[in-house]
Amino acid sequence: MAPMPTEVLIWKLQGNTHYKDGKYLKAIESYDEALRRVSTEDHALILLLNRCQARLSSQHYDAALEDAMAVLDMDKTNEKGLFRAARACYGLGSFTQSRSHLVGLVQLYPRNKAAINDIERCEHRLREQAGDFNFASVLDEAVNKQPSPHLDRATYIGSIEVRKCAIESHGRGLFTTKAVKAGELLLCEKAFTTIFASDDRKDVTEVHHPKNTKPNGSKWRLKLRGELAANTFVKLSRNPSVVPAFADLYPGPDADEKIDEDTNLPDVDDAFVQYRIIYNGFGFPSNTYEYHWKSAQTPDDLKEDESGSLGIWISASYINHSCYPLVRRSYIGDMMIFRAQADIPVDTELKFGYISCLETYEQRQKMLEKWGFQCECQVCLAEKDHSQKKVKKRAKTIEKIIEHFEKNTGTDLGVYTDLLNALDSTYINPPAIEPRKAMIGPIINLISACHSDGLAAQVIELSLRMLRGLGFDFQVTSAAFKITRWGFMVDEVVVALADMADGYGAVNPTLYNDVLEMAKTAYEIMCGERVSWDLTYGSERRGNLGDSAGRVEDVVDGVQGLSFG
Ligand SMILES: C[S@@+](CC[C@H](N)C(=O)[O-])C[C@H]1O[C@@H](n2cnc3c(N)ncnc32)[C@H](O)[C@@H]1O
Repeated sequence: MAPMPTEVLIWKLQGNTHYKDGKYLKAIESYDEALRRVSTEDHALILLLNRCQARLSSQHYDAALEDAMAVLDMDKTNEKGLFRAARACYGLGSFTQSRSHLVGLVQLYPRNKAAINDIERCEHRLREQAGDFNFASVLDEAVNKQPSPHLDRATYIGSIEVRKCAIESHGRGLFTTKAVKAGELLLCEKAFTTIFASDDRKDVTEVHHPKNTKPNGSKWRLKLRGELAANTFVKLSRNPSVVPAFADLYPGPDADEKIDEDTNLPDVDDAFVQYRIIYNGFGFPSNTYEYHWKSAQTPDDLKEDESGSLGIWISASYINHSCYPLVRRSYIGDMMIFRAQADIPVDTELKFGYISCLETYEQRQKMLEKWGFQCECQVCLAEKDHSQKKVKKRAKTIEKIIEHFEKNTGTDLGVYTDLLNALDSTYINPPAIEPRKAMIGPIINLISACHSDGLAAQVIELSLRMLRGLGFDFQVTSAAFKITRWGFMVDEVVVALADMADGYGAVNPTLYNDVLEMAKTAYEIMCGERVSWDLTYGSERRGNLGDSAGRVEDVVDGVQGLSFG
């Protein structure tokens, strides 16, 4: 090969130095200059490979793929060209293409260990794309990558698709493409972009609604939004091939975007990104199973908003809201998981709670204002019609229950049964339409107290009562236990089922396994996976029946010391 002309060589060496210093964008600029001056194919190939590597390192996957393909056009067996083409495809989530470049490479260069390893990595991703996740390893990866768990995983899209909703103002929604069972995995999606609460806070401008300069959220959240917007902007400008998917997200009613005639897309500017983040950004906790455990042990008024991180998930963004959700979302690192929280027929619109569905009707509507709609789900329609008298009576009954807790007068379950009946009478519709949300806190506390005191029959009775109040139906015989209808899901349902399994373990061991299986399914719905069950519901943490040691430290003050004779 002829020597490189000096001017080209200087730019190339400068590029190499920038690359070694981690200044990938500067390296790319230097290789651009060198390539502009190059006159032979041999030299161009070397420079393209170098620029491809710098583009890979700076996550310019589209451009890296162009470089790698240009190399392969000149030399289709080029080892580095094949490898870098594979890496660029991987970065773009095209695992089949990535694997195909690697398989070609290994046929030519069987000793290329990195390529052999990458084939295995691609095969893992392809299995994940088909819904086969090893959740134990996903959890491990999330722990190992703290505090910013960007996971090396693929997206699985289950039996769901985006369709137009029957009511035009609802826009598009997610619908089932076949009947699904409670607990079924519907989506396990890798984030498009995220910003973790634990990430170093940069000096970024807060993001307000582009047409409204007044802040409409906490300063912390606005700053997070600003950082998410910056990350998203970088990703979009580096990889034009991902712009259409992001552009398709709902931009809100105020975005008036001009469509570029060539690309058929709006310009990727600040407002383009910010509008979509405002309407499609998800706040999320760093670890759902830990959050679940804490949440299930905490009374409603003390529950904290743990959604300290913020992210964009493209497929998940098409889901609409309901205060009686059919889908539960959970998170492991930057993966969002959707599971069915009931048996759902085909062609049903799936919805979940954008906000806490445990808030009052008025609070929920207020919280939904930022998305520009009022919820008209079955619970909202029922609660909207509630007479103030009934709501007042409910509040008074809850006060009485708390009073009983505080006075530690809970020696007789009968008092509570009367109070729970009084609470029940403040609802108009059957529980399947109007779940008895106000009962969750009091009953779970009673269940906990009975569990600590080893009162198996009472644990079972109270758990069944809570589940019935939330709209669940069961088939219980002396030989089998089955949930025939899943109701309104909250973290406390898992606790009730787990405690109920312990109760049956003591009085009718035949049912123990059935109820435990239901508890684990409920856990999977709430946490996304069941491999962490022992960490949260193992006896060390939760305590055995009749053993007050386990969760006492986590349980509300009012329950401590309660005992039933
Ligand atoms: C994240 S997007 C959901 C997907 C959106 N429907 C679409 O077509 O892309 C949020 C927006 O969907 C609409 N939406 C969601 N849930 C709704 C509901 N229950 N009733 C009416 N509109 C709803 C609102 O316009 C809301 O701002």
